[in-house]
Amino acid sequence: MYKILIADKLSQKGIDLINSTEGFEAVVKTGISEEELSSIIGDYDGLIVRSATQLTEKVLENPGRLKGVARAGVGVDNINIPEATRKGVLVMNTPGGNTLSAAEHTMALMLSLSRNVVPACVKMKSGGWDRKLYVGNQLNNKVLGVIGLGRIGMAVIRMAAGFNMKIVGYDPFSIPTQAENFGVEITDSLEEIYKKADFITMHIPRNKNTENLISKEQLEMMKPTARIVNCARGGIINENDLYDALENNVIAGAALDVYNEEPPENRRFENLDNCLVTPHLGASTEEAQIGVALEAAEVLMDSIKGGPIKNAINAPAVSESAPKIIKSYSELARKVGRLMNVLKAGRIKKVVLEYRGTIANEDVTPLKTSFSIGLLQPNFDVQVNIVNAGFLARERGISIDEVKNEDCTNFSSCFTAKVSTEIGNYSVTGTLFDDNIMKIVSINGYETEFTPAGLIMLALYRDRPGVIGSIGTACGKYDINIGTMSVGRKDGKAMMALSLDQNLGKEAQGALDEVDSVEKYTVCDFD
Ligand SMILES: NC(=O)c1ccc[n+]([C@@H]2O[C@H](COP(=O)([O-])OP(=O)(O)OC[C@H]3O[C@@H](n4cnc5c(N)ncnc54)[C@H](O)[C@@H]3O)[C@@H](O)[C@H]2O)c1
Ligand SMILES: O=C(O)CC[C@@H](O)C(=O)O
Repeated sequence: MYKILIADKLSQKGIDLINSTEGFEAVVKTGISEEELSSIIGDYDGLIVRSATQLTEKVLENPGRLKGVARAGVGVDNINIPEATRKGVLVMNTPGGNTLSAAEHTMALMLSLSRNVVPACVKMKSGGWDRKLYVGNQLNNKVLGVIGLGRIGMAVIRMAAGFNMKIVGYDPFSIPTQAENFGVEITDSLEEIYKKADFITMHIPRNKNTENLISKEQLEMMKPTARIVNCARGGIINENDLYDALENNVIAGAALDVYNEEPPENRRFENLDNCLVTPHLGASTEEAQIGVALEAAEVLMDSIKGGPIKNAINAPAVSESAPKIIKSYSELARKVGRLMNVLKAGRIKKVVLEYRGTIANEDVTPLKTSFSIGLLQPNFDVQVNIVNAGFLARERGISIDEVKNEDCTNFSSCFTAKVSTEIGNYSVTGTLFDDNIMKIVSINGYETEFTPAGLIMLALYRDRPGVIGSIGTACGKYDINIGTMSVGRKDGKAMMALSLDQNLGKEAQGALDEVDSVEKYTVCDFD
């Protein structure tokens, strides 16, 4: 008998499905401590969680017979994915099941905010009757800024279009055709959204790139009448800065469904008249909970029985039996994808991958997957892997062509990615020295030579005396230690690649901004 532990509140329909499936038994134990969970987890073949249970390194320390974890929902930020992968525990989620509920909750918050529904109700229930105090605003004709045009973002757009809102959308991987059908103006500038929008809503994962995406500086760009809704994840808006902005009427209002810490220990937002709070209710509808519970039960039982694996988050990209050269180039392709993610500007239209030299004779399928993982992963909170990489790229309108050529002038093999966006063309070439040392040897036609590891700063500048020294001085002044340096030159310009021991802080960036002749610089974190 396979035993499945249900560690968070799950719709009875999902539990019944497990118990009515031959060979499976569901055991419900909600609200248990980290200690208890880590001591019993190894007795179960599968586990279903929502967002409350934290699958920490400690919980996953001794997984025993645990084969898979299903997250009844989208975000997997409560699961230590690298640890689960390390321990061979498959993690799956149920994307899509709660999309409409999260979008409807976003609309509910937006409407409640603009029409003062909650304070007016509280006032009336306490015996009051004030019609002047609660005059609101229509959504009609207002500008709605949508950050993140994935499943929920697009569902919000469909609903907001019905309210005749003017929508401005931002997403580095958006699907322009769908968005255009709803009259969405696509922008590449978040600043434009902050300055223009009457309402701002975000539907993006919380990760290294999106934490504190909206802080004091961005809040101060917004209209004093702007209202902001966060139904995605706490921490995408800096809570301290938002609190100050609301208290000082820098913006008109906010509605929060998600928090840095849940439940929040500091309950300060509840005391602000211009802030509406709900306790992470985006997915809390009967319909969504039934949908995600059934899907979680199905994908988990299928995987335990050895059936098809669906919605896998951490399946490996390259099989153990792949040739060594493919395993090594696969890792390089992921790093090239990572670098391309920070290098390119604008939405990607086309990708061409070139395999030259000996690797052209091999099955290079894993390289395409690995490149896609490197390119896409920074923008997703689900793990991009062999199962979903191609699908996610296609869903975002990214076509990937491949070219094989046995000729390779300077190396035995090399891998090149060429990316076209609506703004420009970008290329990165990497190779392996001695078949195992990864090197990036060319960026946008500039020769380079660096290992894609740790923090690498790339600076493009007009090639004239003193610039290298000025960049070094700017870094040194703010204690940024430089490890290695390479410089490539072309057409009166130069590209410098520096490995850094620490990331650039605001002050170091300010100093670099002052260096005359530097046209652009960017830092890529390869770890
Ligand atoms: N409040 C709730 O109860 C609730 C319910 C469901 C989902 N969520 C959260 O909502 C978020 C979105 O869910 P989804 O199903 O739409 O996911 P999705 O993967 O379909 O869409 C996410 C989109 O964000 C985009 N993106 C990533 N980084 C970005 C950035 N820096 N700037 C702009 N766009 C960026 C991606 O390209 C993608 O299109 C998830 O993080 C999830 O955790 C919350
Ligand atoms: O489980 C929930 O209720 C929240 C789920 C939601 O935040 C998600 O990411 O799917």
